[in-house]
Amino acid sequence: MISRKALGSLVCLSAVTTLIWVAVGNWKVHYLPYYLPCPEILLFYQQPRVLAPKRQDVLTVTPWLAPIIWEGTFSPEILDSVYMPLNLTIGVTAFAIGKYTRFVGRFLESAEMHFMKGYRVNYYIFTDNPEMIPDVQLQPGRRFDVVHIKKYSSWQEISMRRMEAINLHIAERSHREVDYLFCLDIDMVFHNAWGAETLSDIVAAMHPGYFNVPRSQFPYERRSSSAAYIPEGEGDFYYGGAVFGGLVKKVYEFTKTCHLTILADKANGIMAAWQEESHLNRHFLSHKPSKVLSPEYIWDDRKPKPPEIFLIRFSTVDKSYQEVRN
Ligand SMILES: CC(=O)N[C@H]1[C@@H](OP(=O)(O)OP(=O)(O)OC[C@H]2O[C@@H](n3ccc(=O)[nH]c3=O)[C@H](O)[C@@H]2O)O[C@H](CO)[C@H](O)[C@@H]1O
Ligand SMILES: [Mn+2]
Repeated sequence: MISRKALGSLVCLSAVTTLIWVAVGNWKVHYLPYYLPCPEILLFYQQPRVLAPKRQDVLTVTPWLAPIIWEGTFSPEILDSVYMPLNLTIGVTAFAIGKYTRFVGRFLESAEMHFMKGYRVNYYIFTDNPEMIPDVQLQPGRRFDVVHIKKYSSWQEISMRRMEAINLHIAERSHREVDYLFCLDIDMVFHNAWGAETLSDIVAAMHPGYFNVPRSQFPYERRSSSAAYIPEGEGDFYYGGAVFGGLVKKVYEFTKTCHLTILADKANGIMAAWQEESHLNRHFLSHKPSKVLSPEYIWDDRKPKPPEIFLIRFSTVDKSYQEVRN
């Protein structure tokens, strides 16, 4: 017969052993996944083939070794496995001054379907007329802020002053709220995925009208009296003013210089051929972008789609300039 005392000790011993086992076990379970091949953190994909590049019909890297982003050259899954764990917030600025408030609904609705899906996104809509901004239903983790600003009298001034307004907003607010910031035209719509492949220090996009023409035909500012002047025989690409972005700190520096060169022109009584777009092109000539987006990211609905554009991600809507700018 086993004594009560012995039984008690046995029960106690097994309880303590179980406790220690559970504790050590838990500790191990917590610790092991960093070392063991775990199906949750391993991604299976085709080996990149060094001698079989995915695209041979287009330039995929600039002479200063910045990637040029084309459909078919990247894996969204691999990119997400890199960027998702960083828990990033992506900002978007877009201006809706005067009659341009009519574009906000389609812009935001399409962005909710295609722009940085799965990431936290803050939209900053700059307007002179907050009552005209529609209340668009956003996915969880995404929000929008209306930034009240004044209306300049001419469309050229409205377009150029974006550099100043974005710069001030970053300093006052968005530098605390976002990691990356994209600055986009509002008269545009997303049609396909725009994801982490676009993230980089400072990003420019090739204008859809000039990706296939000699640089002598780029509509750069050609008057040497302008701070946006680019002489004949210089230039890499013609970038569009409707899309730029990058790390919020880099976008701060970029918008600051563009605003200052715009002011310098103003002091000299000159306005560049394509307003801030000309200044942007001048800046990116001497401060090369770290990533270049193909025209998939800044298309124009009025143009037929050439074969090298596999898909259109973001495109200008057809509008009557006459009607919206007056
Ligand atoms: C595709 C592309 O690269 N577009 C550029 C191009 O013409 P766009 O013809 O695309 O210029 P635009 O009329 O869209 O104006 C640029 C942006 O400024 C804002 N806006 C403008 C006028 C106005 O009354 N209210 C208002 O809110 C709005 O966000 C608009 O999207 O040249 C402009 C400068 O001349 C800008 O560099 C644009 O980014
Ligand atoms: Mn536009």
